[in-house]
Amino acid sequence: MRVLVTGGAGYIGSHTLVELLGQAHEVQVIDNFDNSSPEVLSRVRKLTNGDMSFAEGDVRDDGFLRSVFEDFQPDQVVHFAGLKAVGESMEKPLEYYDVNVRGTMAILRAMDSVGCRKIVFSSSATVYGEPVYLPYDEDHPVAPESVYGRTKMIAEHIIGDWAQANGGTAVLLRYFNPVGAHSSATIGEHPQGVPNNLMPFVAQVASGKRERLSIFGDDYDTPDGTGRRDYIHVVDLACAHVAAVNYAHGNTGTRHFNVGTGQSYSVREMVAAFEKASGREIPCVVTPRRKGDIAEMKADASRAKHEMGWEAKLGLADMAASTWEWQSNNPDGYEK
Ligand SMILES: O=c1ccn([C@@H]2O[C@H](COP(=O)(O)OP(=O)(O)O[C@H]3O[C@H](CO)[C@H](O)[C@H](O)[C@H]3O)[C@@H](O)[C@H]2O)c(=O)[nH]1
Repeated sequence: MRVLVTGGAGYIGSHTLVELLGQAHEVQVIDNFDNSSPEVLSRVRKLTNGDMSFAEGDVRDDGFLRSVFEDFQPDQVVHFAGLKAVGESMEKPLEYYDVNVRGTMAILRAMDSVGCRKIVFSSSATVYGEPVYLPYDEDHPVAPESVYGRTKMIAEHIIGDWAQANGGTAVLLRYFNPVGAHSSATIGEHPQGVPNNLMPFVAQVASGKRERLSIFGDDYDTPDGTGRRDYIHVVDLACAHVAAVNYAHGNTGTRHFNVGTGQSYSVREMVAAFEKASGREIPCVVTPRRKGDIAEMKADASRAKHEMGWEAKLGLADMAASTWEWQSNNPDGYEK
């Protein structure tokens, strides 16, 4: 299939390119390198020997999109491009709505211009908000607590309405907590500045870049008091996109899928796994809870298994080991 990937130079996008090229799909990438680097794409090319086309530009630029779509004539779009920092979204709401919501609308319009009717969308488990029950299934009420989460929820609705109106296909993937890196240690996550997320922060403590991890609260109602999340290996997550592209090929309508493992781990369990993988001690200090954090998030991922034939295969040890391999081989990320 001819698959157009937006945000292909990002963390999840780049791992997905590797898996799509591995399945011999024809791939066109667009990215504006807002939070990524051209080096990512050259590493993906080396890794796969796969050929892909690339165009640099913004998903809000209708003229740019139209010309790329007309040239490539995609069968499907996998739409990753967007802003993703929860805290920043509360400070810059209009920017988040602009990129994540208006950008999604521009993509749908460009798809209309060439009659492309199938999209796989990068949504987030954060749309669920405070759990009414756990594990979350896809019918759990949606009540995001951040601007970021609301942009994902609104984009889901817009894509669903678009699919409904034109007999199209919308596969909406709600990711849990992506971690880890490709086994080659040539692509991985490289956050700019101080990492917000647990694993990149832990990796930087292990490598000596940061002194210690702050554990945000150990008084949650969990066995060891620290927050629990459903961490999913980014390579498993990338494979879920290949499954979603295949699913979209054979189906119409809108379908939501949780993409998680169904298993949660605490902050302390993640730190212990990382210490084991790296052979280094991670100094920790307990600080007050982070605003907006909840005790536990966990997916019911059975729909993805039954309907897309996808399930996570890689466990905690792989997540920790690959994060460490990536971090220790690329202490400055993609900077040479
Ligand atoms: O320095 C840190 C960073 C995190 N944590 C804790 O580690 C856990 C995971 O935190 P992350 O920031 O890594 O991930 P979140 O679950 O907060 O959020 C992530 O997963 C969500 C979906 O589950 C959304 O997708 C969101 O965008 C994404 O950042 C939480 O208990 C958090 O309190 C710490 O103790 N110290």
